[in-house]
Amino acid sequence: MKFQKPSKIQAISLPMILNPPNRDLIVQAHNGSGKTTCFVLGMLSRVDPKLQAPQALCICPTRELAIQVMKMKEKVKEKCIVNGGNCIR
Ligand SMILES: Nc1ncnc2c1ncn2[C@@H]1O[C@H](COP(=O)(O)OP(=O)(O)OP(=O)(O)O)[C@@H](O)[C@H]1O
Repeated sequence: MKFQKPSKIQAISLPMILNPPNRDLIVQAHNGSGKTTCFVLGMLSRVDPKLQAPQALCICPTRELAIQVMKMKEKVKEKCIVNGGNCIR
């Protein structure tokens, strides 16, 4: 993925997403600012690869967005030592 540094929204939200106390979070930022990367990282960071069962649910308002999130999940997963999620049709 060759990211040099986090985007502004990632720098602000990732510490809250990845660290306890893991509270609910609403994030708003411009298109393409890195929001999907943030919540995909958050989801994958909490997946137990040994547990072969659904552990995260991402609800998207359109099929296109669901596909976009799925692609990002695959990209991020390649760089993480986790085995997260399958696409639910
Ligand atoms: N820190 C970063 N450095 C460089 N590129 C990044 C970084 N974070 C994300 N990207 C890239 O920027 C693009 C947009 O990222 P992402 O899909 O996470 O943004 P988004 O805010 O969710 O977009 P949208 O609002 O369109 O859904 C992707 O190609 C992603 O790989």
